[in-house]
Amino acid sequence: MALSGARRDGMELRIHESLEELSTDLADYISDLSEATIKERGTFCIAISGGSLVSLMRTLSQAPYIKTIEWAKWHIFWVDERVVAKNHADSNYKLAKDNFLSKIPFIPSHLHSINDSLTAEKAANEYEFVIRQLVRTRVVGVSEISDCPRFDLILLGMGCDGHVASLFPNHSVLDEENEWVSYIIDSPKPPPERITFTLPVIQSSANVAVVVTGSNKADMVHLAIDDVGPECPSVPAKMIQPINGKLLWFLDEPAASKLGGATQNSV
Ligand SMILES: O=C(O)[C@H](O)[C@@H](O)[C@H](O)[C@H](O)COP(=O)(O)O
Repeated sequence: MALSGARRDGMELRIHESLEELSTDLADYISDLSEATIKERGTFCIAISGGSLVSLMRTLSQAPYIKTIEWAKWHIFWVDERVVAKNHADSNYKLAKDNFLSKIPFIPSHLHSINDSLTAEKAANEYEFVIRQLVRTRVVGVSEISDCPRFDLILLGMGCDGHVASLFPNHSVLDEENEWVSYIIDSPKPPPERITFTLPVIQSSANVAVVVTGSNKADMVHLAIDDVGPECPSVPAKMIQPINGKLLWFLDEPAASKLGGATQNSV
């Protein structure tokens, strides 16, 4: 049984008893959003992070989703990527392929991953160029407020330190306001070299879903979601507030165990 309720303006929480229940609800959410977006725009542009989120997306490669989703209309991007070869164990591209993408009938040219033969800086620049081209050809939407790409869905995980994508606490990349894709060479979470969507791009998304599980994240979930006053440390996950979009948190009960305040409704 899931609990759900609005906590901050426009933010919804979905708290689940089990990873299986969360994974199914996440698949239903993505499937429904895909159907509605394709009906409206003709394509569905989704950007995924790495980490444990990806194993929770396996359900999409199973019935009924494998048959009901219009995969040919999907364009898949990476919110962040490690600057390693695509067949390297640390690659988010490899993680997604191994977990679900290899089982999905998408159009190969609709998979937009980094050029793994470049340096972090060049890979970020080229990835941004690819996205700019897809905005120009209207495959990817554009935010009328920020002029940033407006992805239909950005899926984030969150680290124990509150990082999302490769936006780590107190890192200067959090202040990037002009580039759509930036890079870091000093990631506190290995490997050190990564490219990442910048905060303005994430904030411009039509929908952002943050998927967090495990009791080791409970303290940071509390800091990210609850109002904890001005003494709150730098928590990138707390900065995620889509400027004209929806924010949804998928949590299991251990990750939600330190949330304050009442959680309304049960579905
Ligand atoms: O490339 C990465 O490392 C991810 O994009 C990163 O942002 C991840 O989503 C979080 O670190 C949570 O990872 P876990 O859910 O595995 O803790």
